[in-house]
Amino acid sequence: MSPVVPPSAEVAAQARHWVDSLAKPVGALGRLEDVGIWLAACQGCCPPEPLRDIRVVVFAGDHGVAAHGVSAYPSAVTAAMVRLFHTGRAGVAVLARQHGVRLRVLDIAVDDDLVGLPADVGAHKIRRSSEPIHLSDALTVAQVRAAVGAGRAVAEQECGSGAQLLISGDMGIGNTTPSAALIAAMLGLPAEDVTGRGTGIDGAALAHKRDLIAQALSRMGDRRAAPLDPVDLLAGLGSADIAASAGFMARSADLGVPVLLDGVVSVAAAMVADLLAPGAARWFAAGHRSTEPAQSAALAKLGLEPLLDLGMRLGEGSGAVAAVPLVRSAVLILREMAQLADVVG
Ligand SMILES: O=C(O)c1ccc[n+]([C@@H]2O[C@H](COP(=O)([O-])O)[C@@H](O)[C@H]2O)c1
Ligand SMILES: Cc1cc2nc[nH]c2cc1C
Repeated sequence: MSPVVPPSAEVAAQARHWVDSLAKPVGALGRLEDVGIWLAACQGCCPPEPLRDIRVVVFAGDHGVAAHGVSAYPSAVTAAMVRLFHTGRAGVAVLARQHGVRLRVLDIAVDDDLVGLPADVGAHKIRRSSEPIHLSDALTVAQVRAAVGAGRAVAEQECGSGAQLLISGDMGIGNTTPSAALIAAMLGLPAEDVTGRGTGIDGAALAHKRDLIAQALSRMGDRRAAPLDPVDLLAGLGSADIAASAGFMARSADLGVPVLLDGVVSVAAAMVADLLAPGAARWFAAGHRSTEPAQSAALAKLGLEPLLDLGMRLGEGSGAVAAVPLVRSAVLILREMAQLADVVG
């Protein structure tokens, strides 16, 4: 993909000037000011339009590495949760309903046929479980291209039908392992710096997970040296669902629709998206800080400060959806606050 046109620097400067002239001390609304300015620049107008249409797309998939003791839960939970999303009783479904966010769930690589769910759920399925990354490549290059293409097509559907802000959610037992491995490869970090507890492992399981990530990284050899090839990284260390999410975010940025990032899986995919489409990250903001160390490392690299820090580690897009009221507030501050000059003359 070609480089992405950044959000408007001219509108960002105009919005900064506007925010500084509101009825408050300069800077007093902290990061809400930054988010409002970013959205104005993304929309190309100040003040920005209210966010009436926000959507979360959950990319679900299973991971071969989950059978090797890296998670506190079995892979069967992935399919069960995809079904639960459709009952409206999964965590992200509750939050999305509360905040007026549309939820769509896609089976990209779940180890189950998920019969009985709407056809759209399986319309972009690439395969079942991606391969265990410490033993072999997760995907073939053809599968990576198909998954990235699927994510791009989903972004085109969402952006083309009026989405103003998108969130990429995830569901997949084991997926914090490939996410951490991808971030380690992209940041040049050792396994110990990126390995987290995921669904809640500790002690020996945590050390084992770190060892498998180290094994995956060493198996990649020179393939994780600069210049990084995003397709090869996804093939070696990723998964079909993360590849689809990366394609989704890269294409959203390309189409000028901002993306609010969630936890470690979403942030790993965002970093890959920025390699697929250089400059895409300018269209991303961080919804929350998760408990995964790889997510914090990647956010620091991207220069993003998250809106929320609630110790959340659910995934599903839930942390980003929880931050939606703040993003909407940031827009309304730019739209509705008085000018200081009108108050004090
Ligand atoms: O978003 C995060 O940072 C996050 C942190 C820990 C766990 N998760 C969720 O838990 C699952 C992966 O955890 P694990 O331990 O199976 O790798 C997957 O479904 C993620 O959505 C998500
Ligand atoms: C129950 C459950 C729900 C989840 N949602 C995202 N990851 C999850 C992992 C588990 C185990």
